[in-house]
Amino acid sequence: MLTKREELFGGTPDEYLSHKEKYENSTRKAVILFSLLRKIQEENNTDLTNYRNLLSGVLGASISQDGSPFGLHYIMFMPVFMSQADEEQQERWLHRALNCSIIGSYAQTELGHGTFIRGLETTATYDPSTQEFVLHSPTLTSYKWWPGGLGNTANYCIVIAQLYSKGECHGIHSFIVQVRDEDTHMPLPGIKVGEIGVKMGLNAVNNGFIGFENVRIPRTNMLMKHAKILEDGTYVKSKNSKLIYGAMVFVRVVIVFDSVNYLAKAITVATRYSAVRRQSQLKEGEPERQILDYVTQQDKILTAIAGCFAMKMNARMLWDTFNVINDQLHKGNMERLGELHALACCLKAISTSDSSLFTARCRVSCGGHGYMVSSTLPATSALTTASCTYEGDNTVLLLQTARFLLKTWRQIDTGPLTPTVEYLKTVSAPGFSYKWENSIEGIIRGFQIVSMKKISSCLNLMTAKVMSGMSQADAWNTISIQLVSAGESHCRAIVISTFHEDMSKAMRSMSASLAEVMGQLVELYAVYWTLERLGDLLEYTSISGADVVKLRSWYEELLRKIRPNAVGLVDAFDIIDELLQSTLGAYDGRVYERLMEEALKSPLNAEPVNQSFHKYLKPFMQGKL
Ligand SMILES: CCCCC/C=C/C(=O)SCCNC(=O)CCNC(=O)[C@H](O)C(C)(C)COP(=O)(O)OP(=O)(O)OC[C@H]1O[C@@H](n2cnc3c(N)ncnc32)[C@H](O)[C@@H]1OP(=O)(O)O
Ligand SMILES: Cc1cc2nc3c(=O)[nH]c(=O)nc-3n(C[C@H](O)[C@H](O)[C@H](O)COP(=O)(O)OP(=O)(O)OC[C@H]3O[C@@H](n4cnc5c(N)ncnc54)[C@H](O)[C@@H]3O)c2cc1C
Repeated sequence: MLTKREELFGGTPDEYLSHKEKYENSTRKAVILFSLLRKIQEENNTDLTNYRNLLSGVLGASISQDGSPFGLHYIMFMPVFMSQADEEQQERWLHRALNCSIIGSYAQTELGHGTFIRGLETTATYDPSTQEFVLHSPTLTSYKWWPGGLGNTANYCIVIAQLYSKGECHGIHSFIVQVRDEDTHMPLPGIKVGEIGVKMGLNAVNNGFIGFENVRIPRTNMLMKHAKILEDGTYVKSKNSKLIYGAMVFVRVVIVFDSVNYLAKAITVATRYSAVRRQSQLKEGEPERQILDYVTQQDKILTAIAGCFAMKMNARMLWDTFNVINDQLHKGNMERLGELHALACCLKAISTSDSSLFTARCRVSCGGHGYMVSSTLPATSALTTASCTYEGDNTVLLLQTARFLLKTWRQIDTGPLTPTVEYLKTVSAPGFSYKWENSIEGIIRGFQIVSMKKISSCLNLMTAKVMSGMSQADAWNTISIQLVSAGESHCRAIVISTFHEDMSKAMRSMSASLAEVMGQLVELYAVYWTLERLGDLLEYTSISGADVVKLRSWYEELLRKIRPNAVGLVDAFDIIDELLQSTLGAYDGRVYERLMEEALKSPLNAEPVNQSFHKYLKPFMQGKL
């Protein structure tokens, strides 16, 4: 009898399964894991914080490196339902979604549109004579494309469609739609649904497509917590049209936590392997050194560790900010929605792009063995690069942050600013003076000044271009590279200052030795990004060449100090071998034995001579083909 753990993590490695077998195996595992989750929910009545933890990448990545066919049910279907459905609708469906008696997906993106959601083509036209909506996909490009779990798993989904009533279009709204028969799982009439095919990664997520041929759903299937359609077709506007976007903010918050979890996996593998792997002699005649002793290796890995801790603290800050503002939104106070959206956008963008960058570095830092699927690094790399796209392409999200920053800058003298942007007032105040200093505080100030000056410069450029006769839209597009850069600088200033402030608070309750290591991580993160962004700092601050020389020495000294604690730092992530799923990162360090054990699982090693020899090779080598 297999234990739950053996059932979850045993069996043929996914990499040797077909696309279809991989999905079926992931569904088998998901059922085991989500049965356990369902029990937790029933016992603990999972609150939003627990809920978010369940969603984190550990859940997604733990079932298989390729994600889970149930992921979207938890990550989007439920949160969107909780934020967009009215009480009656929640009464009708939410408990069924919570106990997984229905499995949902979230269908917003179409073949022809992902970013520009106001351009979505799927229509929901209200028919007052039957009090129904008619869902229709008018073109091939209107087919929903990408929704996780939609291919073969979900029997319901939330569909985002352009709402028409009394001949008028009211823009995009959310509808719950039954996709498959609850008993037979057959697609319902008028519905064409399927799976989109093999992807770069996440091949167990079961991303699907769906098209509607005049499918009728009851009026009450429109999620009506905000906007409504009355029985006669009268449209009742939402208090704020942006509330329909709310779920995307929540998921972006979850994704910041995800990016931390994915990066933690990658650096655990790379750090442990770098401690086991010995290669080359530093000095003639000496034994080969651990590759972690090479400073170039430390440059790749220790900065990733610092980045992981930094983003973890920022994920918690974002979560706390989300909860504060979400409570205000529930009370009808929309004042900080724009700030939350901008913060979620830039932190999602920066956390996922950093995670993708550092994960790729971890892969390369493990040499050839890092290219083995059994190392888990290729799959983690494929996961992190996907996160730069889903839930909003990073470039587009940084432009959203820039849009908020320019709006904020225009109003800089009209009153107090909200917390995440109040530094703009400080560093632009008359009489404020700043001389670069090589310290954490000096670096934070420097990044804040860079951000402020980039925002100011963008606004001046926009104004000048519009004054010269260029349209607002063309001016925006022309300087959009600088706008993205302003959004990134603003975010980096927030990440460094949050890391420093929150870690300083946490260090007060640490032992002196632990606090010293944590302080070194904060310094390493700040000095690393200072060296990475020297161009900006030289343009906008008084940093000098001499300062840079000292910064480089400071950086190398920090690598030397942190090196002895590298393995301890990643062990602290406490990712068990079954979740790590890595021949290079297993806790016992038996790298070579595990590489060989995994290799022997290849079906090509089942027999000494493969049939292709007799069918192809031998006749070819004998000149008979
Ligand atoms: C854990 C892994 C799970 C993976 C599952 C993946 C799921 C998905 O990928 S679901 C699909 C996700 N898709 C997106 O994220 C689409 C990204 N595109 C957008 O969000 C929007 O199209 C846009 C923001 C890029 C542009 O929308 P548009 O309406 O054209 O916006 P404007 O730039 O004109 O601004 C309008 C106005 O609305 C505010 N706003 C926009 N988005 C939000 C939001 N999410 N929350 C709050 N407010 C939002 C924006 O700030 C503007 O406000 P003002 O400046 O005050 O006018
Ligand atoms: C693994 C994965 C899972 C997904 N799961 C789901 C899901 O469950 N449900 C769902 O609805 N969707 C899902 N998506 C779709 C995802 O949300 C979209 O891919 C994403 O929103 C980007 O849209 P797009 O693919 O159309 O790219 P596009 O918007 O076409 O972007 C392509 C390029 O154009 C640029 N661009 C686009 N607009 C602008 C602009 N205004 N200014 C400047 N540059 C611009 C972008 O920066 C990018 O470089 C998933 C995607 C992936 C990869």
